[in-house]
Amino acid sequence: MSANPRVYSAHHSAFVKTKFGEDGASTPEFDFIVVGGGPAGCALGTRLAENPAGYSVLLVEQGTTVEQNPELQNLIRLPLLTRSLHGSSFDVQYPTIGENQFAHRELKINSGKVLGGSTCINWAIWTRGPKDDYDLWARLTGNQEFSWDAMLPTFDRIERQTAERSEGRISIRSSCQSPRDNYWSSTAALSLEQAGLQRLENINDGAMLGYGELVENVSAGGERATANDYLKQTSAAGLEVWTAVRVEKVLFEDATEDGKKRAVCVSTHVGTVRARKEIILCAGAVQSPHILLLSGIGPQSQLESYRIPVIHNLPEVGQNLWEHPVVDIRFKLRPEKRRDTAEDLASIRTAGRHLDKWANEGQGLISGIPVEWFTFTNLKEKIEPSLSQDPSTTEYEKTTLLRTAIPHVEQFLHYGHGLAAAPDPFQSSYISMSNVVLTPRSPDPINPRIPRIEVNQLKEEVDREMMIAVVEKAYDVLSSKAWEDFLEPQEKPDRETVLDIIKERLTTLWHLGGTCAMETSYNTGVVDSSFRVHGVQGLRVADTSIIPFPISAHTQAVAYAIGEKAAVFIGQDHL
Ligand SMILES: Cc1cc2nc3c(=O)[nH]c(=O)nc-3n(C[C@H](O)[C@H](O)[C@H](O)COP(=O)(O)OP(=O)(O)OC[C@H]3O[C@@H](n4cnc5c(N)ncnc54)[C@H](O)[C@@H]3O)c2cc1C
Repeated sequence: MSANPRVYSAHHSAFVKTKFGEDGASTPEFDFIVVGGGPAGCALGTRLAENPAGYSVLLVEQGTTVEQNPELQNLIRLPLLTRSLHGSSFDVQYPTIGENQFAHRELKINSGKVLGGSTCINWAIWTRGPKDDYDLWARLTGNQEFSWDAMLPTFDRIERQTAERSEGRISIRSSCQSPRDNYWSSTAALSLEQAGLQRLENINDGAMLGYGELVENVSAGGERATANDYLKQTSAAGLEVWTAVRVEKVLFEDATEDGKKRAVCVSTHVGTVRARKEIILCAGAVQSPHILLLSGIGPQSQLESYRIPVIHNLPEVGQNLWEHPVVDIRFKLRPEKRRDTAEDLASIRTAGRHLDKWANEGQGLISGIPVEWFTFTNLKEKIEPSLSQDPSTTEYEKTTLLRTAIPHVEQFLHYGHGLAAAPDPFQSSYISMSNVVLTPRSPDPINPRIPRIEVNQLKEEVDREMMIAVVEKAYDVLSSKAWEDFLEPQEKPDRETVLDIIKERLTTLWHLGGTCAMETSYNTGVVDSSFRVHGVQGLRVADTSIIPFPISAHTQAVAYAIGEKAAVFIGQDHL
């Protein structure tokens, strides 16, 4: 890592001999403390330190740096190898609990525990999301900074697509910019046309209904871009990064004249650190609410039941977790047609050609994930009758779910077995589709002690309707004429069988949000429209936990954008 920022690790014994703030050891002070080094935290920490005011900023990350773990460092370079990072020391794997009345499945939800956060262990799919989501976000929160037009310059500050737009920090490219030379490309596109989908020029221009090609955060040389790229490219002198340091809670000073307590310190396992101006939690959608709860901010009765002294009663902390449920449908390639899928990498005999291409040209199957085409479909007409007739449907749900300009479901075609591990990589190759509900209604709460997530995936009828519709569509695509010569046919199952398949394969796409939701005209939320935590001073939350409703996008681009926006709002408040 470059000379700036300074990076210290608590794994080195010289870092702290005596706990800060104890036994006469002084308490370090910074203008700002940013908790969590994921995309939101790295973007925010870097931009705050680059503020002309010359702030001192401490970014605290519970995991190590990628460089401290050479074995995993190489795996991180290639998004294709992402699965091998799951369950590694860079992954938290949050356990889930609860009665999932639909699927009765326990999941382990992966989440990055390393400087760079989940951008080091994710699939490197880059979607900004639909214009309508941002315009609704702005309208409901009353802050025009979240409108699509105001988000565009923010995305430009994040993304580095071409030489002309060199301001951005994260390299992204579309699959046509990378000569992947996918053998299955035209067959796959034709099958989507035959299923009645319209081609999109660019999935990231705000109008998302149709099908279009993958955009990925991968450099021209074929390597994954992570949140660490913010840190590597800054020359801000005021940024200091502590890794392998876990923030346990936020400490408060007594009430000021307005009766609100002020957040002044974070308590960590290496001692107490003071923030002169503000503390910002960017610890992700599970840990940010967890830190708030441990600090005494959350539903009063829940805090009391855990004997946590109440700083401020905030009922929505840790509630309303949304995520994107996903189900894969796989079709086997006919044995004589096996080639150029992820299964090739299972054997040296078939992997060699792909390895050569990547090593010599930085291109080919290995230079990204074996996914190329995405579909986005609006299901308003399908879900409106059941939602409108259900007396428990709130006005907020009607406003967020019953829209015509957003996709409710997404699909992506894999040249290979899909998101789960290959069932029989030596014997068979597959073409598959991941089928995702982007706008689920079923919320999942977080339990405060150990962060455990109660997973309610597809508990609501409307979510099941959406999943059934998109899975049935996957059978149509994979049974279309375009694939006829290549795939072994499968009969389209009846509705009951589709439900059984969904129950068996249901998992998560790891896009978590909503647990410290921003206030809207319908909800008091946890933070205001500038990310300030209600009821206290000097404390904000800025990561995907603040997104007020499920957005129809993979969530890393918006996480970076939240970090960028927070830096602007904080800068304005401290002029
Ligand atoms: C397996 C997987 C695949 C995914 N695929 C994609 C994809 O292809 N495209 C996409 O757009 N999105 C994807 N996502 C989602 C995306 O990566 C996340 O939405 C995004 O990283 C969230 O950013 P964040 O900053 O809110 O939190 P995180 O990325 O979770 O970062 C939070 C950071 O805070 C640290 N932290 C937590 N608690 C503490 C504490 N107490 N003290 C100090 N540090 C702490 C964590 O270690 C972590 O580094 C995927 C996620 C996963 C897990």
